[in-house]
Amino acid sequence: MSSAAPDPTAPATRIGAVTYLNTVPLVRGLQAQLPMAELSFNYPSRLADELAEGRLDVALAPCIEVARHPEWSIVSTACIGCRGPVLSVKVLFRRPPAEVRTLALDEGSRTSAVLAQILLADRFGTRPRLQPLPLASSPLDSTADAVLVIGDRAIRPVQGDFREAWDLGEEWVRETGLPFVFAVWAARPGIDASELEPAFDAARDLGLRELETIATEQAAAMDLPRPLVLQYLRDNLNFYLDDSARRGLDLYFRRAGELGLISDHFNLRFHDCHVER
Ligand SMILES: C=C(O[C@@H]1C=C(C(=O)O)C=C[C@H]1O)C(=O)O
Repeated sequence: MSSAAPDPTAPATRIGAVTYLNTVPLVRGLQAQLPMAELSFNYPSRLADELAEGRLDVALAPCIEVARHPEWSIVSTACIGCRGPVLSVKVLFRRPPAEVRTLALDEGSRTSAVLAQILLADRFGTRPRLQPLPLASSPLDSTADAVLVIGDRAIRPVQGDFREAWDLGEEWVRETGLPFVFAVWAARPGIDASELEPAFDAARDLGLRELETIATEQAAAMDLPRPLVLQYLRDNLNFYLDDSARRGLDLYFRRAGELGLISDHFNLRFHDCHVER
């Protein structure tokens, strides 16, 4: 780790974070940790595109995109994941899951878009035709047999003609016995991660100590019941990329590779270690 003072003439590190409630504990203390950084917020899919296009240096990127960009490195043990029901990633079904022929995918998502396809392929051997669900569209606007929704809008109950819903965190953990990871802090090549890793980890630890306050603030801002917000942040989400979460990620990448949704010779790259398969 470098102990040199920050160079005030160096260009600011451009950091992109997810614009959902689930990210608040990871970023609440981040600017204080990295005063020189430029922090912006966007939907997960757009963060991946911005990182790929060089408009960001580091992003809380959908983990499937890390597999599609082997030049990126994971630069923190902070992540957005779960060890059971996640509450904010759902597939809503108009037809029985075994009969789904068309699947609409929330345009904010990349990781869950692949997870939904993995679960349908594993259980029923089906590969539905994919359609976009634009960010501004409600699941009710789509006529697909099943609709994936993620993020804040997935937390609220959806009305309409849906007969069944899957919580994809719950379904993954039930099927595999492993945690799931939706997003990780990823950096483009050439970024010095030595100051970033302790900053992202420390911001996460600070955020988790302040969950009660975050729940009060966010419940009011989002007009959601405070107990629901607190339960979501404290019990549904998991913010640690530990060994079991990495095993979950590994299995997810393997299944995505088998379905041809990523290249199947992919090594997860951490800035200070390599996990070889
Ligand atoms: C748990 C969630 O994880 C999100 C899901 C992502 C995806 O599907 O690509 C990416 C980032 C995460 O913010 C959620 O947004 O509800």
